[in-house]
Amino acid sequence: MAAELIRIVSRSSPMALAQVERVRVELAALHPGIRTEVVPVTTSGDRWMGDLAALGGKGAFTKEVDAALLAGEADLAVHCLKDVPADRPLPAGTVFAAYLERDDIRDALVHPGGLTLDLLPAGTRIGTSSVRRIAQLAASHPELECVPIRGNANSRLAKLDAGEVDALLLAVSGLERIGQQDRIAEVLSVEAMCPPIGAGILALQCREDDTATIDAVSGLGHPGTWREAAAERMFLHVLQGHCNAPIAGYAKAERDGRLSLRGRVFSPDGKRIMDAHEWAGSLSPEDLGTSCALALKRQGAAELISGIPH
Ligand SMILES: NCc1[nH]cc(CCC(=O)O)c1CC(=O)O
Repeated sequence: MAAELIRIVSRSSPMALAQVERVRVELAALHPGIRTEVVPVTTSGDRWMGDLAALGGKGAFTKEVDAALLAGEADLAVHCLKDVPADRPLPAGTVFAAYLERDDIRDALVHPGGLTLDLLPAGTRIGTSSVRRIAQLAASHPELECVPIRGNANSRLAKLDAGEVDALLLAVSGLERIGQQDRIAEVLSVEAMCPPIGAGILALQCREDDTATIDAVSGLGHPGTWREAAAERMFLHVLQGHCNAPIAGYAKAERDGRLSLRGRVFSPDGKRIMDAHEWAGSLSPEDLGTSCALALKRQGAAELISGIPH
């Protein structure tokens, strides 16, 4: 039976709701006959303002969303792929039916004075709890001070405005989704700040037996993004990173079909950097991800990652 109504479960942050809105708009264009409804949930990651590792780290933003889907309270979940753990399979009974066309993968500096990273005075307090951003900033700008900050992007911007920190590092795509791209002082190149696995990708998750919803949303998928996501997620899966492991990387599907993957692992203080960059050639995206992860393991990445407390 074809879908008539698709109930979309969403966290209630402005970014999550904007993501759902994009899905509704794209779905309405593809299937004008299908109605959509939003089912809001709050996740433990949204409620808890402390260290994410204390929550068991990964999955803090996805657990309650998965539960609503599996319980049949909703038919579709929209996830930021970068928040979905890759070291374990998706929750049993669920599948990714599509990845939307990827947004900007870069991080941005938000600084009220409009300064760029290189011009920030020593001791400037950068609000970020991301081990990936902290390690890379320690390597490139040791004179800056990272201070922990949590909460959704809007609440972080409010904390910046309240003077709790001097600047923020946030994803360009996230700032665009909440309409705050005007606050960007500098877009950081992927060389300056290697993005997280899955950056800028929205994944559409369904129950695996719900062929009506899967059929309805699979047309929203973007083939190049699918290949990039497959390579990146396998890379992360083989590395088996934990939530305190500074891991970064991104795949790029060129217009001519060629696929490349850059992967990096850092020590938390940024003093050690392992780097791999490979082209897929005849390899599948998944095998490219595995190959890059193995290249980093040969450089000692497994020992580095397991040596970081978690
Ligand atoms: N960790 C929260 C989160 N999850 C996804 C994004 C940004 C959007 C994306 O990369 O899909 C953000 C905010 C941020 O890191 O600035």
